[in-house]
Amino acid sequence: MVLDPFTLLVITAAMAAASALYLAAEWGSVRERSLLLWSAGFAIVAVGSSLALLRSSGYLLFGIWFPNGLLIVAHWLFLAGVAGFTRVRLPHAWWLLAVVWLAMLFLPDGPWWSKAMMCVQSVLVAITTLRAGLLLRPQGGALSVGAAQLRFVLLAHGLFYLAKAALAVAPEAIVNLASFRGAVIQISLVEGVMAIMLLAMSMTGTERHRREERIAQIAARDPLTALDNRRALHLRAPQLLEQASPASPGAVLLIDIDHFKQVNDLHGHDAGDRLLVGLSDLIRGALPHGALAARLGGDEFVILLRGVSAAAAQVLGQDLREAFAHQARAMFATPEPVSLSIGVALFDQPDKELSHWIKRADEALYASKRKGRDRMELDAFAPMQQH
Ligand SMILES: Nc1nc2c(ncn2[C@@H]2O[C@H](COP(=O)(O)OP(=O)(O)OP(=O)(O)O)[C@@H](O)[C@H]2O)c(=O)[nH]1
Repeated sequence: MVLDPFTLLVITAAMAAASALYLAAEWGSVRERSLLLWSAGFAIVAVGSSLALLRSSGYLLFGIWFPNGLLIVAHWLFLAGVAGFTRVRLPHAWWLLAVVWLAMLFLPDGPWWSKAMMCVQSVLVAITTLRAGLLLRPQGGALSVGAAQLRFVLLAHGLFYLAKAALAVAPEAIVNLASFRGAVIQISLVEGVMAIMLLAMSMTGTERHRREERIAQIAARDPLTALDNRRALHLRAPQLLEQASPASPGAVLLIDIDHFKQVNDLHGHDAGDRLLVGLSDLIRGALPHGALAARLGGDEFVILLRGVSAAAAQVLGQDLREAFAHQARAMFATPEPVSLSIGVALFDQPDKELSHWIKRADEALYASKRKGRDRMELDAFAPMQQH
């Protein structure tokens, strides 16, 4: 097979069009703006390479500067898409690229035209692409596989265009943009086909991974309070439970609102919801580093503490009770005081499952309800009440 410029341009146009459609279809389900920008970028590459194709077949609709300009616009859209994905605002200075490009159109015709044009075009493409690659920096956690791939492809593509800019002005290089002559242009066409494929694949991978992360977050969260739900707690707890030892014990605090039904019955379900949100905010605020909190359902919450003494767990529970009772009193009047009952189970062995400790805490919670509510009871079998 001969990879002549015509064949490569046909492949480029077809792959860019397919990528544009693919990313647009992906946008149809994900609705992320970056997908639309990337799709538009590929559509422009498809138009640009089709124009170049027509040109090489004798249909001179525009000067070669036009498809070359489209290539810059396409890369600019790729950069805008990455900026959208990473939630970064691009400074207005990026519009200077258009100014530089337009200024190039006044370049006088001559033997250096193709070389100068290709050099400037390549530098502009390299700058936008490298910036896009650098925007995809890991922040906090690691980059997702898709985003890491996209970063790598963008950086490699940008460096290729930098090298292309340097090669274009090398004295011995043959560059004829209009007839696609010259080794640099041939190599660039091959690289272009590969870049389209890799960019489109990693762009979809990037967004898909983010969508999956969002779905996983939604699935793990209680929709009203935004605390973890029961399912997420059971997934995260083993890691915390495994750290328990006699030297570094942990605690489960099972929390239930007293007379919560009265708030619902007298002030409405929305008022009850506000109280649940208020309690979850108090819990979040009181949570030490490394602890877990979740809403198990209804008016029942759980806190899982690690590296804590019985006394410290009790202080946290006590503070929470006082703060909540104060908040509930200020929010709603009820015949019976709306307060918290808490059951605490302490553990210093890593070999039991969460459900075991919740059952123990539930027994302690039941004891506090039985003894008149608005109190905290410690699990009768607590292993180290002396802590
Ligand atoms: N507003 C609101 N109410 C809820 C929600 N989920 C459950 N409930 C209500 O919470 C109440 C919980 O009932 P209980 O815990 O048995 O009632 P209680 O008055 O707190 O009784 P004690 O715990 O024995 O003091 C019920 O009335 C449920 O309808 C919710 O998401 N929002």
